[in-house]
Amino acid sequence: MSLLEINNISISFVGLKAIDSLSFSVDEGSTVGLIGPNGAGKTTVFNCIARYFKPDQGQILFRGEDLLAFKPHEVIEKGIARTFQNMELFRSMTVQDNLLVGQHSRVNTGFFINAFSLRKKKINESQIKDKAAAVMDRFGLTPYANSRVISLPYGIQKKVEFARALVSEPKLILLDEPAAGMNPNETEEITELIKQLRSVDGITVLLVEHDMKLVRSICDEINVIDFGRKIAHGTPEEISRNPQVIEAYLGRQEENEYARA
Ligand SMILES: Nc1ncnc2c1ncn2[C@@H]1O[C@H](COP(=O)(O)OP(=O)(O)OP(=O)(O)O)[C@@H](O)[C@H]1O
Repeated sequence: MSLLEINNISISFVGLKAIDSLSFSVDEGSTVGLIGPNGAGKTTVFNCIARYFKPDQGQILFRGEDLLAFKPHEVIEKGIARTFQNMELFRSMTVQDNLLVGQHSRVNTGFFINAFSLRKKKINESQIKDKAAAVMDRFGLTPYANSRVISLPYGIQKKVEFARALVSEPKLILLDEPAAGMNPNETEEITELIKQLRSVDGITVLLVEHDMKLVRSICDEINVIDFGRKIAHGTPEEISRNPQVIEAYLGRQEENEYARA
């Protein structure tokens, strides 16, 4: 059984079929790419997994459980974290507070937790703070812990978003264009961090990214979608030689990026 299984999902927006009968799976411990030209439906797939959207048809299984039965915050509790294409940070809050916010569903306080605390693994506020401190240290963010996010360079802000996802100790992380807007040095750094998610943390990664060099260097396998449909699946080598993939990118904005990589 795969960690994540997308089975035949479709979703339409006012007549536009954004995802069309899409299926693919992500094995535990792997790094899987989801690529395709602009508007292909990649972020929509992430929004379906995170339960921001409900597909019109199909099934999404995470560790065999039907994700569509859950609410967005329950999906996070199940062990799925994500980063966003346009960074969704609390920009007027400090780095540390950004890492702590959103972790409250995991903190054992309140009536239900008291009622079930004997059976539930107790995660307390100070453990979350310790975890945030360790992640900040690892990402070189400790000097910025009390800085407001808005005052920091873009590359650092991207790392904060990445770090926030990690504090929730996910089993699966959905990365939406982590290298977008980064310079080559920052891209190299982020590539290394993504590699460590597997090697150090044992986290499974589903990656949407236009930087084909990055995708090819870290993905075990790649799914290619175009107009919401899967057009190819294979290893990075297989995908780079696939005529349908090359055709899908021809004349599109990404063509040069694709050919250069
Ligand atoms: N909430 C929405 N309402 C209406 N249309 C939407 C919505 N979300 C996405 N779409 C449309 O669905 C299609 C797929 O969009 P999506 O953002 O998933 O593509 P993408 O592959 O992530 O693109 P990009 O690489 O440019 O980020 C597009 O035509 C987009 O305009």
